[in-house]
Amino acid sequence: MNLDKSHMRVAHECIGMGNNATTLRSLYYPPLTPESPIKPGQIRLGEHSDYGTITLLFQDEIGGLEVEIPGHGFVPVTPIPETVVVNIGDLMQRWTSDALVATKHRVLIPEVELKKQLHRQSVAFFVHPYDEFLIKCIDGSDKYEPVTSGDYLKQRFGVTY
Ligand SMILES: O=C(O)CCC(=O)C(=O)O
Ligand SMILES: [Fe+2]
Repeated sequence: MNLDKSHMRVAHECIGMGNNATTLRSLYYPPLTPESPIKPGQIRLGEHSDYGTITLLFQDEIGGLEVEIPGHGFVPVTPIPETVVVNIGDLMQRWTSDALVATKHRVLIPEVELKKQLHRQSVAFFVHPYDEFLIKCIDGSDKYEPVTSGDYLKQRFGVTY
């Protein structure tokens, strides 16, 4: 893929300086007791892909995170100490004309009763280009219309909320 590193760097150079949707989210999944009302098929976090370029995901040792491997369904992302999970986001998929595909993921409730009774903690760092940055297909194609990073996010939030 003809990926221009400096283009990527420029897109992300405003992280931490405003006009940028990059966010750090702390996710606390409460413990479940044997009395907790769990509906059939209930999970901790429903299937989705993230909106930005990439997401850095730090998880504890409880487990439950799964990613979809096309053709293989959802597979567990077993926690490995001091290892960060990197997910491709929807904007990156659009930017690369689908050469990189956004990672679908979800979080299940542990099957082991004892593990259910422990809380799960994760931290997600959602990386976005600065709001005015124009996302044009990097292969020069017109597969997707150019859109600024900020407008793309507004469209996505508009559909979700
Ligand atoms: O808690 C996790 O491991 C995943 C969190 C996540 O996918 C998200 O917040 O978008
Ligand atoms: Fe996510």
